[in-house]
Amino acid sequence: MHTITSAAYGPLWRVLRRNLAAKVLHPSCLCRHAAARRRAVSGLVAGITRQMRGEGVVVIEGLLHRAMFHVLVSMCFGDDGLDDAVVASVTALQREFLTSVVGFQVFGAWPAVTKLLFWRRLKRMLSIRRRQEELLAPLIRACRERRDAAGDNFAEDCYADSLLGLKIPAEDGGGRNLTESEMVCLCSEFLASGTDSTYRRRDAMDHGEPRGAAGDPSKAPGRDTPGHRCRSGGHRGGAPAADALPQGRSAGGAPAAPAGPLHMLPHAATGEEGGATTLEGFSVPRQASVNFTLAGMALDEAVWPDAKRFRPERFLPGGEGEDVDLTGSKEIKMMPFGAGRRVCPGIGLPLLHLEYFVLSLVRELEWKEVPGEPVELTERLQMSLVMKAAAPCHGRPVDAQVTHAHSCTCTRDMQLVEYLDLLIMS
Ligand code: HEM
Repeated sequence: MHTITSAAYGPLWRVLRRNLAAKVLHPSCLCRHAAARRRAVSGLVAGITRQMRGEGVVVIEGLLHRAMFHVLVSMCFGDDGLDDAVVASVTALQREFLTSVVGFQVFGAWPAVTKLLFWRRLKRMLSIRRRQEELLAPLIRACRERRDAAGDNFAEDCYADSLLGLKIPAEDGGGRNLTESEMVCLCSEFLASGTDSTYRRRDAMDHGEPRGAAGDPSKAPGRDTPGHRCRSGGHRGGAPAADALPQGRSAGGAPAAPAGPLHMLPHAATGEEGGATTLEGFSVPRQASVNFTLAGMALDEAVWPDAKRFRPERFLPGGEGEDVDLTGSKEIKMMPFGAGRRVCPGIGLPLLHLEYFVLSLVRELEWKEVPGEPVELTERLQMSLVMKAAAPCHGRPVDAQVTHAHSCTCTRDMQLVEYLDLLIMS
């Protein structure tokens, strides 16, 4: 069974993609999960506050990842009967799944080593796959039971619900419903796509307050984003981040630093049978695998002056990135979500979540650097680019210090938003 990502362009891909885009990721569907988002944020703030009281210093990476994942699991399987233990198990397993698909090294001079690593990797993947079936299939079954019990009154509420009624097109073995195992693959793809994609930010520390007030709630992007409920006089009233966030966050502060150096799925070159396509003078054989270096494209000085500098005000009115098109449909100045017919269908969700989570944390808590531990934005490549300093291998994964909750006196919102943004996606 193919997932959306792995399906070749054709009827099956179209059916799967349309289902996800129209029944789960469409803006009109996103508000269904506002309660899950609110719960995740208040759980996150409570977790941070608890940890802060105990230890004084908070490592938020894990807490943040769990909170975001909670929302995704709710979007995937609905809220009914989802307890924290199940969410924690799904989170851990998906994390294992993601790390296991990364970075297989080929030792050219030692084919035996390469082979051994390959078999080890395969064995691990198969074990994860089996455990995914064990964990996710009961959640899908619960959705089926809810549907059967509701009869005609059934209203789809989550991704798994939408898959229950989906029919495989005739050309692909057709006219049948998806099997449970196929649904497990698609749910796993959903959970994986939604959490580990990331953007990097840079130069946050030498960046002053951008121009322009950001407290205008009318500019908040989503109905349930905190910007919409921003307290006047609260620290977000003077926070510079909100206006620049909708573009800046996806643009990586500096123009468009995407999740990784490639971070687009490889595409196969088209062209005549047995022929080749010419690209910038290079001959690319049909079916050759083509990778796009998104990060390099986004740092083109001809398009983005001072490209490597973190300057989010470039996305505010009057800046060179004011109307930048993230989907590549009008022009391509950056393409963190890809472009063309395979463009990421999830684009609206990370933009909403990023803003919601980051601004909620900035609003609810006062943040400070740990003395002597400056925020380190150096990157490290995992499944995607993450912050190097948050690496447990450093033995000192100290990220930030929360001094007290519910204060509105943060004077360094911009750095913090940058910083939290990196953490959220790592
Ligand atoms: C910051 C977050 C995200 C980034 C940077 C991102 C980026 C991308 C990119 C670059 C592609 C490849 C496009 C191509 O090859 O042309 C892609 C594909 C995809 N993304 Fe995302 N994505 C994000 C979040 C999500 C979310 C939240 C979902 C769904 C829950 C999602 C679902 C998908 C799917 C299903 C595809 C395959 C589309 C296809 O092959 O037709 N993504 N994404």
